[in-house]
Amino acid sequence: MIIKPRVRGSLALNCHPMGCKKIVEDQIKIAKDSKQYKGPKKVLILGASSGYGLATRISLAFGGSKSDTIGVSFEKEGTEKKVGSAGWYNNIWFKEAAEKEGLIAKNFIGDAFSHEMRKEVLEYIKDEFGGKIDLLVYSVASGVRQDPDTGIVHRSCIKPINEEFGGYTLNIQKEEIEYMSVESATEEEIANTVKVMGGEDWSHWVKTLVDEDVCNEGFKSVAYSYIGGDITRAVYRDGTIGQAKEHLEQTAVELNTLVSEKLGGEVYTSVNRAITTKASAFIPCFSIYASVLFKVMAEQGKEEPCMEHTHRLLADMIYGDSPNFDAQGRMRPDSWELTDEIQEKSVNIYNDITEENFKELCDFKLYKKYFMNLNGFEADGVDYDSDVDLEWLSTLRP
Ligand SMILES: NC(=O)c1ccc[n+]([C@@H]2O[C@H](COP(=O)([O-])OP(=O)(O)OC[C@H]3O[C@@H](n4cnc5c(N)ncnc54)[C@H](O)[C@@H]3O)[C@@H](O)[C@H]2O)c1
Repeated sequence: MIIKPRVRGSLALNCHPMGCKKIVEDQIKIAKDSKQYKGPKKVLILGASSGYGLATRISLAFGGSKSDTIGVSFEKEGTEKKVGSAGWYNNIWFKEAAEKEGLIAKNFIGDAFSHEMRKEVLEYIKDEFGGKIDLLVYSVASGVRQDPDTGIVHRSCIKPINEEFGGYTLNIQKEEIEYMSVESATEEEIANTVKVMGGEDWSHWVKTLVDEDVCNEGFKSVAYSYIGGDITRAVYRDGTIGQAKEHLEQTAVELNTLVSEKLGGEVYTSVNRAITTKASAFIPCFSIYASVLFKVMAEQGKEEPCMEHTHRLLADMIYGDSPNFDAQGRMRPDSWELTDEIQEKSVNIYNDITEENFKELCDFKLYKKYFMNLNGFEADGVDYDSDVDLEWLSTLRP
């Protein structure tokens, strides 16, 4: 089967399994060629199949630590007739590369929010993973969560609070920008978003792991957060998702008390930079902001894609000697994004953007490349005119 990209608006409808392989290999090469660091030996990553979670897993396995990893993700299986999701194949290719180097790379595909998944992972850690872990990374991004105790399904939304918000968003398919306005969220929508993307599930995981005595002394847990600047403030940090991130950050403070007392370890959030991912493509105006940011940061010699950013976070900060904590105890690798100079330049460009000039003013080409790369397209050196053998691919397991 020849696979060509299918995109609707800013939603990718398919992926290229062999392109995904090349992207994973490229990211592994970046980790190997970057500064090597001594990190944890046994790691659990929730949300491990794409974006920040995958970059974290690659950096830990191939960036010097040689970590054994367990990855949990929610992905669509590829069959001999149907292409699966990009994360499905990313899991397969990561595992193949890690096992070649003698590392354990166990994948669990399913709902990280469920008690069943926690139980399965726990049993695996106890029975087959050496009994204890050193690090839990929480990188789940989801629009929906079923509360494992009540069974109620909560849906998150990305809306401003107490105000309306309007701004341009990229339409990748049409290569156009579209003006979107979003109304203020209701109290219920805010509560649901906190329920999905706040710290409750992370807390369940950390408490269960500590209670079940599967964490080594000095155990760490890190969850990813975002703040951003003025352009996205109303719809992101001051909006529903910002409330969820504040809950996540507050949860870190509580969990840190528990983990430092019991294990001499630490728990915190890391506020990462804006990147193109499956999740962030849906945030109104985020894609325009990101493509302005790519241009401004490149001009300053500071453009840092997801893999490089995550590797710096781990090698220099979490396991390095230059941690950059703010007054609230959050790790701040996003400081490069948030300098006054970068933000002022970004705002000036953003304010001048029109439907006619956006391709000149922001780096649309780079945004689109990152977007296509997420699904294995536009990867360097991949022949997109050759047949993809779905039957063979369906015999490979993540
Ligand atoms: N993208 C950005 O610009 C950005 C910036 C800063 C922080 N972050 C944060 O980083 C974290 C990861 O986001 P991302 O952008 O890398 O997202 P992503 O869409 O690339 O990855 C999300 C991951 O979550 C997994 N997942 C979703 N629902 C799941 C479920 N029910 N059970 C198990 N796994 C599930 C997916 O399989 C995938 O592995 C989020 O907390 C996000 O807010 C993102």
